[in-house]
Amino acid sequence: MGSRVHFSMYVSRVKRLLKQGFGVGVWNEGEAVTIANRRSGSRIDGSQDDTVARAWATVRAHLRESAGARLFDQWLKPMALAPSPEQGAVRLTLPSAFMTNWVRNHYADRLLQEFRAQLPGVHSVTIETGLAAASTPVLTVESLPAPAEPAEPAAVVTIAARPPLDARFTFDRFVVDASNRVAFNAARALAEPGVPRFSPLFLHSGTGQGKTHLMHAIGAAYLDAVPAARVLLMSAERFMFDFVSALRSRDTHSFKLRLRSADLLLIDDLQFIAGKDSTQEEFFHTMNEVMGAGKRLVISADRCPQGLDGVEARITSRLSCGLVADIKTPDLALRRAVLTRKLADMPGVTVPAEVLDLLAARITANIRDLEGALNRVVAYAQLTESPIDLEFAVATLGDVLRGAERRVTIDEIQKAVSAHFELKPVDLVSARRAVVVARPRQIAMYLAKRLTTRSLPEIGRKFGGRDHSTVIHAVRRIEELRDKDREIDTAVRVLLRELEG
Ligand SMILES: Nc1ncnc2c1ncn2[C@@H]1O[C@H](COP(=O)(O)OP(=O)(O)OP(=O)(O)O)[C@@H](O)[C@H]1O
Repeated sequence: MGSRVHFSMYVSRVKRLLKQGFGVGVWNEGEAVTIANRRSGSRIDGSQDDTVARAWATVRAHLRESAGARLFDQWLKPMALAPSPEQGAVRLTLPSAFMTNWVRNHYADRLLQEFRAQLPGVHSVTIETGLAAASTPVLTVESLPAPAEPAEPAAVVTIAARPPLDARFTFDRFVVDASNRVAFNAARALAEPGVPRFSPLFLHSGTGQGKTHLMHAIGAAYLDAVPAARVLLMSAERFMFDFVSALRSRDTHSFKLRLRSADLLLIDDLQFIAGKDSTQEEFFHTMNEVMGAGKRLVISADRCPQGLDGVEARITSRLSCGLVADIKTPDLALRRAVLTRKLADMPGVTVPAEVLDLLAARITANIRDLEGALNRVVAYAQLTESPIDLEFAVATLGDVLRGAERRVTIDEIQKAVSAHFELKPVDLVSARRAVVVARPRQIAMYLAKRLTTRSLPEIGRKFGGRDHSTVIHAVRRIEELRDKDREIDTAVRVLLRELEG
């Protein structure tokens, strides 16, 4: 959606807000509107402490780079830095509760890490809904390391990773069909009290297909059944971050204790530890201790254990010993059913069936994108106080629907790039390092990041099992070279034109 359209959608709402005493600021790109309450003395831009504002600019740039344009534009770009009464406490606001929830669920940890990388004094990042901050529950992600375990662990729920279990991600909110039934049943079984029938449970699927949802649901159901249980849920990225922090502060003891004393340990997105040797070593011992003590372990990843390139064989073989369940790409009926289910949790919101049919038919890649599209339509309708109909949905989602129509694949990119540089497609996935091959390979990775929604590890895998850091390096290198080297810039432009059609 173009910036003028985006802006005009807000104009009448903004005028009303001005009358009510709100101030209006414009992003530095001039594309989106941010609003803050002038009466309460809060202005978003201009009055920010310069250091925090500069850090925020860098954090945004990193998010834009790693999330990709579509995801960034949809969810992260509308986020604004808000004034904070306390030093080291960063406050971010979003224009709707749906967006706030989404960003909390997917980016809370990441935002804290990014801010701390810029400003080590940052101890918390709070994500709120900007227009209704007072009435919206606030989630604060606290900095680490976590407080030391009490000598006599109390019989209370310990959730090491924040944010806490997402109340929306329960078994009854998970729509089941043939594509995910085994994973769902296995998750339910593992959440039952008593001796676990199997462990570990390894869930795998492409992105946005419900692994994290099931993990939260397992945690919540197990706690319902065994309220005194120690449940730990964290991403593998967080595992690494905590472990490295513990090493730095020479306090690995608390870390090990916290992890290894879990009754139910859930580690999300294990692929992240690929190639991280010391983290893998620690993970291996954690896994052995938890399983050796007959406790429950649940792991998720974007591929099956054997496919986890860069993860040690001793880990992948132990992971294969339990129950391995995959979730397949959702079909039309499941996509439609999920929309109905999501809508049931939005009281007072009416979306005509034909709009739901359109979304389910057109947004096919995964459920996260589908849910994102629904949230976007609903949020925009609320902001502009418009009824939702087919026309409104198409106008709001124009870019998403167009993107869904024509999705460039990594194979197409590899074919186009190899033809352009007179190479064989196989050269791009080979280990050859000669610059005549390495540079086109970097260009192809750059194009894959720009033109597809694939994650960095997925792209790395498609290029001969390379690490995601190699993809980041390639993207940065080509961005630099496009500024300095006309030949490379021209090649990229030609390829972009050819691939985007
Ligand atoms: N079968 C389902 N029923 C209801 N909601 C679902 C289902 N599958 C996925 N979702 C929803 O889709 C969104 C994305 O799911 P989730 O975050 O669990 O994906 P994921 O597989 O963990 O993705 P990633 O690999 O990127 O971490 C969540 O909001 C989740 O509730």
